[in-house]
Amino acid sequence: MSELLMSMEYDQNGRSQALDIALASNFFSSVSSYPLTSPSPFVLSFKDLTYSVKIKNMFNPLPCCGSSDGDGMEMNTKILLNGISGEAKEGEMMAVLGASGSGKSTLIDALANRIAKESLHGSITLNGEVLESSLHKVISAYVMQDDLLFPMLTVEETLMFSAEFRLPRSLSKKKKQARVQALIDQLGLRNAATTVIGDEGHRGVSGGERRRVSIGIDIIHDPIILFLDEPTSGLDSTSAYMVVKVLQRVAKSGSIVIMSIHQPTMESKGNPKPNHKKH
Ligand SMILES: Nc1ncnc2c1ncn2[C@@H]1O[C@H](COP(=O)(O)OP(=O)(O)OP(=O)(O)O)[C@@H](O)[C@H]1O
Repeated sequence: MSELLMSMEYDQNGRSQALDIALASNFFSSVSSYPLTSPSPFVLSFKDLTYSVKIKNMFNPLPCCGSSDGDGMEMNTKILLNGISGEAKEGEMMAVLGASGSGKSTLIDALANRIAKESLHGSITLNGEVLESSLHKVISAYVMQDDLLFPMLTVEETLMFSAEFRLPRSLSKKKKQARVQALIDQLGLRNAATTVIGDEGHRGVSGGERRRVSIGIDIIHDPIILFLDEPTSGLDSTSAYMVVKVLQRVAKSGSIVIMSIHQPTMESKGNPKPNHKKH
């Protein structure tokens, strides 16, 4: 599904803040050979990614690729990724587009190191070096579709909670608070900073604001690579647009942003909603 990949480039606007934090806090001491001092931009490359799973086929075993599990049940191989290659650069947003079931989430999971290595074939490199799991955890972040947030905390408190967990212990509280305040502005959440997250029983932030808080939690350490699985799903077009603007800002600030998009829309200032024929 390489034809599904779409890349949008934005001006590069300086280096990841978290890289400075990470370097200052010796996050990378265990991977000293890693080329983090190499010149910008960071480039994530993936080549010939192939991933398949074994599925039980009780009714219609395929003679071509069948085998048997321990119980004698016929097993077939289902190919989810078939030789996918691509490249994403610092300062860019890469959107993976495709129909439901085409493998968008599987590709994002593969790139985000969320698939067992033994079943994934091909190579994933950052600036030409194989991306090891230990480094992956430090330099990347993954924003899930479901927002798991504490309903009684405010936006500010939620991000501060994440800062306490994700930023180095050696970083002073003042610096963590400064990072949270900068992030609130980056996420366009200034007006909602002191609003509680809320839930079904308590009114809180809007759906779009909630999604931006979820993104904020995962980018508090300013990751070099940010993965998002359908960050705009379930949002109205204005909220979805604001989420994409935030991600654009994240990319511009020196990250690689890779996301899956389920329902891309042509709507924007330059592309008005098309007129549909009335039946
Ligand atoms: N562990 C698995 N075993 C068997 N099939 C799987 C497994 N994981 C995913 N699939 C199948 O692989 C295909 C791709 O799934 P994936 O979730 O990547 O699609 P998607 O493009 O993200 O879909 P959606 O837009 O609906 O979320 C689907 O047909 C799914 O049912």
